[in-house]
Amino acid sequence: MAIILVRAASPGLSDGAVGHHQVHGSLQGSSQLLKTRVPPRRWMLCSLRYACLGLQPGEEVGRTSAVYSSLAVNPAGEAVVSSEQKVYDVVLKQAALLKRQLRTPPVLDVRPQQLDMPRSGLKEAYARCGEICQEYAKTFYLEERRRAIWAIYVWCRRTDELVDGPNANYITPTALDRWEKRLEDLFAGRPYDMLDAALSDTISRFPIDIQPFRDMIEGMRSDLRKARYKNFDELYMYCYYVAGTVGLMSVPVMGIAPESKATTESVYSAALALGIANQLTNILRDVGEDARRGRVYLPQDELAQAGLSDEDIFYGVVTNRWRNFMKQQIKRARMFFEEAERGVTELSQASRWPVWASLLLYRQILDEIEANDYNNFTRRAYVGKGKKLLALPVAYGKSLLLPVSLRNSQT
Ligand SMILES: CC(C)=CCC/C(C)=C/CC/C(C)=C/CC/C(C)=C/[C@@H]1[C@@H](COP(=O)(O)OP(=O)(O)O)[C@]1(C)CC/C=C(\C)CC/C=C(\C)CCC=C(C)C
Ligand SMILES: [Mn+2]
Repeated sequence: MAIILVRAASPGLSDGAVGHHQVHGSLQGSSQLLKTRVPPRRWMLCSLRYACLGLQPGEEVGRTSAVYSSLAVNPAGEAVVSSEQKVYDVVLKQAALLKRQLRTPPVLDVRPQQLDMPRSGLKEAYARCGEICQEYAKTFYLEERRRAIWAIYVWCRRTDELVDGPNANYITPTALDRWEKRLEDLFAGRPYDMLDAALSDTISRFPIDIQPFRDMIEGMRSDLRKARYKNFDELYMYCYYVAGTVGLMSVPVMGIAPESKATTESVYSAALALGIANQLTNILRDVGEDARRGRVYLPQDELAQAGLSDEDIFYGVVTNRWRNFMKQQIKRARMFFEEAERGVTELSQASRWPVWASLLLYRQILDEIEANDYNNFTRRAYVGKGKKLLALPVAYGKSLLLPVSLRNSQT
């Protein structure tokens, strides 16, 4: 048995630290697909996130267990780099870009003056983004950097509408390729319409990279061709594409508190975790709705281990098996929220309140699923107005707290 060292990509291991991950085989590098033979049914776990599935880090498990780790094993018994590790490589790249651009004057593809648009036109473009945000996302963002977040939000919403909106039936992979071309153009300072112009302007002002945007389009592509997820590793990748990317797009705009002692990588990891947590919550809330569209996002192997199948979901009866299964899924979503919490305090002061508000509100959907006795087949978990209002002062209070990194360094 070999002992390998893997960069800490998992919650529970301190940031940037190196964890001892024991596997039967050896592992080098991280981004390439690794094909290391491991004897079937015998490998060690490394992620604390396993604990939520009733396992301990370092515990030995069989191949069929519902697990999640920096390492995954394919059906041939080969170790491959997991989705978490692949996504963490994106996190590292984004963090490096942000650090480089903060150190040196920004060398961006687009500068505001390059945009062939009068100031009044841009003002109107941002105002329209603001209106769209008010229609869809009443709790999102206030203050200074809000226009930039509006522009990102509107691009994300439009991207999602391509596959979920009224014209979704006509959307083909080619249409998504065209949307990606448009994205490249707006990053190069050639916006196609007014809303793209707002985003062009935003990326000229903040150190935002194109990759998370491209990856979100990739997520929409996968929605066109895929309606089942074999295991959590596959689901994790999907969640990164459609939601984790939002966290990566937002950090350069929201900014890290100047007094924060946290590493840029850890803040990006927390932002990624918030996107994943939100999307997992979305999925758990919308089980019935998705099933009516022929979609089951829940990991097939975990369903099978719980003695459940697609039929149980289409049938839609809440049984004890279903309740127990849901409890585990909710537990995992909450762990991602917990991981995200550690990063919110590190954001710049003005950004903390809206992020806390969104985190607390979204997480409450999980409480509502429990309150509905896990009936997410025919009842939509909904956070009432009263609870929503109550979350705002709580979020405000939390936003005043010192960054965790600073609190720890002062004790
Ligand atoms: C350090 C730290 C914690 C920083 C904060 C980072 C941050 C702001 C993270 C944001 C996370 C977030 C809001 C993710 C969005 C998750 C989400 C709901 C994705 C949805 C995808 C598709 O799912 P589906 O089709 O199943 O869902 P619907 O039924 O259609 O709802 C999305 C719809 C993708 C599109 C995403 C958006 C429209 C939201 C974009 C939001 C922003 C840019 C604003 C983020 C700002 C704040 C204050 C949260
Ligand atoms: Mn959608």
